[in-house]
Amino acid sequence: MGMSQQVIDEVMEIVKKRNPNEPEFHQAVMEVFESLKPAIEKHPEFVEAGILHRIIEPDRQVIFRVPWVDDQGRVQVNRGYRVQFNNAIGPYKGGLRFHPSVNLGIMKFLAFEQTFKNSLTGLPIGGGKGGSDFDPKGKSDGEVMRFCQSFMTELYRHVGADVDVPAGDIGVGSREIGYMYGQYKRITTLYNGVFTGKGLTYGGSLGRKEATGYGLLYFLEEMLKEKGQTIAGKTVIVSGSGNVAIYAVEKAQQLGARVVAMSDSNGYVYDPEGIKLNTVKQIKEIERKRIKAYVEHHPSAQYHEGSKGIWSIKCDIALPCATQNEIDGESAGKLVANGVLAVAEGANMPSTPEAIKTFQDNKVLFGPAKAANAGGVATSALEMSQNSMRCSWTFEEVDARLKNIMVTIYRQVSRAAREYGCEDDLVTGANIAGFLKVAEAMMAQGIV
Ligand SMILES: NC(=O)C1=CN([C@@H]2O[C@H](COP(=O)(O)OP(=O)(O)OC[C@H]3O[C@@H](n4cnc5c(N)ncnc54)[C@H](OP(=O)(O)O)[C@@H]3O)[C@@H](O)[C@H]2O)C=CC1
Ligand SMILES: O=C(O)CCC(=O)C(=O)O
Repeated sequence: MGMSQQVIDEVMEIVKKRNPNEPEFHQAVMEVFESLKPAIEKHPEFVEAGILHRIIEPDRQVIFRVPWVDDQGRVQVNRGYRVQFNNAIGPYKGGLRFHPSVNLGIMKFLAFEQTFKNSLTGLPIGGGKGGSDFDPKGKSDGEVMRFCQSFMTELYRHVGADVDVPAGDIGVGSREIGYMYGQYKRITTLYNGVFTGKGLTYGGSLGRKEATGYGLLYFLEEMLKEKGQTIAGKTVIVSGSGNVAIYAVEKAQQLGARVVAMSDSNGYVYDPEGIKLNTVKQIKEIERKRIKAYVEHHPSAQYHEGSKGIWSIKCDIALPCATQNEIDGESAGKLVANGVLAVAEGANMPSTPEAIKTFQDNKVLFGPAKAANAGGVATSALEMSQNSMRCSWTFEEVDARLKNIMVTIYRQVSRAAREYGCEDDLVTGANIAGFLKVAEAMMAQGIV
């Protein structure tokens, strides 16, 4: 057994022993470490300096009680988290997720992934993630506000514009960020860039709302270009109907694709004539209803219960933009059997290891999340820059920078894949390129 495999096995054993019952965290670490073999062989100094043992242990994990009072006057208690994983290359940066499925393992997998994603952006941001098992669905604005204020009353002491800068993720959009920012300001008296994804009237950046979805399409465009293909004329399916999904559909349509399906956690809509995005925006961004309501506006479309069925629809391009492990081996097999050409991940870790293997074995072009969805956090870093400079760029300026960042990430990842002997394997390329920068920064800063 090679030296690199031995270290990987040792580190994975530690990860499993020290973090029991956290399968998503194990999965995320395993995927990165499996890719790192050639990089470790080339850099034995990283092993000697304990980089691999240090990089799997978060700098800090904060867990706290979040009490709040609902509209009936009853006391509710949720659990809040912030995992500050690694700040070798900049202040911790990453979203907050409010969803009933949130637990420490999910926070850790997301914060671990974020560390390497943020490294790929080329911008000075470290990795963190947080959230709560609070479910904003069905709650009144008043309840969401009281929850956010309580959450921030603890979180404020752990974050800061140069320390840790949260943003949105599942269940956290502009409404939640507004309430949290307001409470942070009230407690600290500071008016600074402690959050990104802020509203445009109080320091937000034009283009941040669109950035993850648009960035995904810019990355996909580069992936296809390399193979002499374009997005125009392709049939696309997009899972989810939240922030990432909506703006992925918008850019796909602008680039001439026909998007025929979207979903939420209850089911999916299939509209063979092409999804009417204004209807989806109205249902999801304004009315906060289920995707099922789409067929009330467009009777030619069909609604099907169960979100997984979306992967049975024939398409050229699949963009998972909902949540982790939403494409399993079986769903990947269906996409392949239907002739899918490319898959690019808008969500974090949406494909299981079996699904990734199925895509790779069948030569499907595959854009891994760390690289393909990095446009959101990259634009958050642009928001931080604008806040520091006390200025605001135009939408066109931000969008042009985003596009440039996504093209650069694609080139960096595909070059790393080539250099380390895995041509076209963007999973390996992204993991190695993301890791090397963090590892080098850790080496330079000593044993900390
Ligand atoms: N926002 C951002 O900038 C970035 C987000 N991401 C990732 O993209 C994904 C989507 O995030 P975002 O669009 O911001 O979140 P939103 O809350 O705006 O939307 C999430 C969408 O995914 C669906 N969904 C959530 N959980 C599940 C589940 N367990 N099963 C099926 N569907 C589910 C939701 O359906 P329902 O309404 O029924 O819950 C909703 O349609 C996440 O993986 C996130 O980590 C990655 C990079 C940046
Ligand atoms: O914009 C950010 O800081 C975080 C975005 C995010 O949550 C992600 O990249 O997964």
